[in-house]
Amino acid sequence: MIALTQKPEWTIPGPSTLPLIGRSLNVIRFGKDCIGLSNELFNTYGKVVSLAASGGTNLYSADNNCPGTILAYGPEIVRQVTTQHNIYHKRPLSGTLYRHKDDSPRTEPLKNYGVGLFGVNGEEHLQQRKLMMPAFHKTQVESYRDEMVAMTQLEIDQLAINQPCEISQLMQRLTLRIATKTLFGEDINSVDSTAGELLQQVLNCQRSSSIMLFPFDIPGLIFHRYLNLLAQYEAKIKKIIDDKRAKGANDNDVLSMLIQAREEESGHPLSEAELIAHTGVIFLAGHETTANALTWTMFLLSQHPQILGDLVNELESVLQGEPPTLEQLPQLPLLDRVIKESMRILTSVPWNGRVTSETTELDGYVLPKGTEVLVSIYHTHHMSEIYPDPEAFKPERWETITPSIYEYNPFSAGPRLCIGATFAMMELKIVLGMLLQRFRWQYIGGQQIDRAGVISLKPKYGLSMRVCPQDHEFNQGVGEVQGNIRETVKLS
Ligand code: HEM
Repeated sequence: MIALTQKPEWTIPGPSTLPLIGRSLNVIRFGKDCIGLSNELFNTYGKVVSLAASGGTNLYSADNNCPGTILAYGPEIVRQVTTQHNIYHKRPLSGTLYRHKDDSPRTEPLKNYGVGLFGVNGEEHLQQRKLMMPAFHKTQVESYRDEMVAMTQLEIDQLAINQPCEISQLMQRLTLRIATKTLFGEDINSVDSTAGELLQQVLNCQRSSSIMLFPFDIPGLIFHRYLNLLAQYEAKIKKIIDDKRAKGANDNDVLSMLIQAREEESGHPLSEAELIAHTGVIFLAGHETTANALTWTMFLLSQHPQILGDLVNELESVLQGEPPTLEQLPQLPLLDRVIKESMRILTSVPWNGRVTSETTELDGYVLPKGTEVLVSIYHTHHMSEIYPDPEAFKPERWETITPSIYEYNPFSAGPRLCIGATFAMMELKIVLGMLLQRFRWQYIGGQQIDRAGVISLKPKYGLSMRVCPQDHEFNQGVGEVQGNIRETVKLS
């Protein structure tokens, strides 16, 4: 047993920092291709590695004195980190931007945005989550089925036959539309800028690296625009909340459910600031992740014509060209296995981020208080001990395997298991069921498909497919895939 009383030394193995450049190079490389760099690090140093030996990386946490960032994987690590809720804390999605916070009223919206469930820990997290659960119960989620179908149909109707379609953008637009409708009760085609669109613009700003480099509220800089958008978003949400309260908040959207929620003992509702924070996080956590899972599934199917053919047969024989009903969803076992395998091999959320709230021990290493811990769901899903031939896309493996939640966890595990998992699975099945029956989606050869993204994994340069009539010619478009995706998935 290691004594945890003195200030612990950083003993986790990992690459050293370069003179002058320091830890920045490792952090930049991680941002560019987190999977590629972590493959190298895990192969060299083992299942627990330090991103930069001298620490101080501040990749995820805004805390001062961050001693360093570790990357780790494997079921036992997943178990320890996800279940020790009081030791491994989460941080708000606005992340390291907090480091630059000032106290001016302009930065006030930053304190709410991105906080929600990600910004609370311990008992407070459990209480807030309990309050939110009714909006995500199976029966409530099922009531969003018609809206999911309607939004998907609207997007399908706009597609031009025999034309190329950028799949990442299509899926982003579609999941944005579904999220906006089910969360706020709005359609993004309404005259005003919707809350969903504003949030999307906030997210676009946040992705820009210059926001981190120049976090100054000066006109012309992206941080200034970011604060403007956040203020507009906050004003918009306040208005929606007021309108909903005025008419009794009995709509069937998530925000109305949250307005109605009451603490069991005190009977207190969520405050306005909490409502703003929760809706922002639900929106952000739910829409890009689902869009990327859809995009990767379309890509994998396009390169596995036999599986795609079997899947389209299953869909056509059960659904007869119609969108799936709730009763039909369980009658589509291949669709379920395809989605499971797609989220295993190209896991939409590759990392689970945490910060240690006290000095602790993981896999024999001492982690000082404040250590950033990034647990790789991706690498756990690629362990050959659990998934033989891990880089092969084999939906049929799910006929015989039943991995534990710590071995297969695209939605994480423990008290922070994705609250929207049921919502996401239903959305994935409805959207795929409709798109795959209606058209044959043909991969356009010669594209560079590279991995990108740390919070959610996506194709760096997008993914283009031709929208063809459903003629069952599934072999068309197979092959000619370039890029580092070939390290992640076996392709012909
Ligand atoms: C394919 C789609 C999705 C994937 C892969 C996914 C994955 C995840 C993961 C890995 C976590 C982190 C849990 C942790 O920190 O241990 C999470 C949390 C969360 N997700 Fe999802 N998610 C998806 C869709 C959704 C949807 C549709 C919603 C809402 C409608 C949603 C809402 C949330 C929320 C609010 C949390 C925070 C839970 C907490 O901290 O208690 N997610 N999700």
